Amino acid sequence: MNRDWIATAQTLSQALPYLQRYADATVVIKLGGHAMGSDEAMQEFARDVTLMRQIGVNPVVVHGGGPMINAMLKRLDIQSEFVDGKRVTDAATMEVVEMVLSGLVNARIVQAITEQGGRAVGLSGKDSGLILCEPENPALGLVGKPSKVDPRVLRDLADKGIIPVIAPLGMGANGETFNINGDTAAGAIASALKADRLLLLTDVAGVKNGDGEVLTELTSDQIRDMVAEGTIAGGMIPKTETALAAIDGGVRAAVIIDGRAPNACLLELFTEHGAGSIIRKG
Ligand SMILES: Nc1ncnc2c1ncn2[C@@H]1O[C@H](COP(=O)(O)OP(=O)(O)O)[C@@H](O)[C@H]1O
Ligand SMILES: CC(=O)N[C@@H](CCC(=O)OP(=O)(O)O)C(=O)O
Repeated sequence: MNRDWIATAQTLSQALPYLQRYADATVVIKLGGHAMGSDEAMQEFARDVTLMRQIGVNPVVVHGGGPMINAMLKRLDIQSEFVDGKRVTDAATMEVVEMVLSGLVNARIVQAITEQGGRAVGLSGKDSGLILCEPENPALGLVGKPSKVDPRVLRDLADKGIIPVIAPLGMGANGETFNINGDTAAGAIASALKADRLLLLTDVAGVKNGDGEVLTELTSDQIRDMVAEGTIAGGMIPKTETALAAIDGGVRAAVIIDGRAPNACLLELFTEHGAGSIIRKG
């Protein structure tokens, strides 16, 4: 018998209990801007998400696009600054954020999934009242904090086998458009769906301690201490805050993983040890 075939059969039989565990599970996947750099990485991500859907998982994709927004702001000569991992957003910046997230990044992901044979629909938090926001902090301008998430449109799409791809924008009570950090938007959606998993895909293997080692499992106390002492900094702050809020909001577990690693999502879901840093309740 062909050796490759035996290896494949062994891998599949090992994966079987996990395939059963996640049958009909809702998995919210946040694809960060840094994790979607190359066309190959995007294709691989799209293939994984399509496969998940084919085996009965309900994936919901929420994306970022910070580096792409930075590039466009630079081309337009608009200055931009971040406070604790969030972009200070005035009206001119908001226009560029929406244009890049919905017009470029969202469309690119939808196209990649479609090319892999999946059915994907692109939307933002403004569609169908998905995410209602209030201002997060006056110093950040039009940065939104989700105050209400109505996930019905996502359930409708999942029932039809369609993968929703969501840009992190929200609507204000007075018709404003808000810029939501991608991790925050993914966490709010995962909580509203009571998702089985929230996967936060980024450009590092997980949350690292002061010695640069990835911690495979993290408690909320550890995270709070690491943020206070500065070991968790920059864009990792909203990511870990999101993980904690999602757990409190009823998500079973959140995982921070390297989205550039081959088959990152599949390995996390369908192998015993998973990948990256997992945060569970308790
Ligand atoms: N303790 C930590 N462990 C891992 N990464 C950290 C840590 N503290 C800060 N970071 C930084 O957070 C970055 C991930 O956040 P960010 O750049 O916003 O990602 P994304 O664009 O994928 O959302 C990492 O590339 C790393 O530079
Ligand atoms: C408020 C805020 O910071 N919004 C983010 C939205 C995109 C994002 O979160 O992108 P990544 O996931 O690639 O970092 C921004 O303007 O960059």
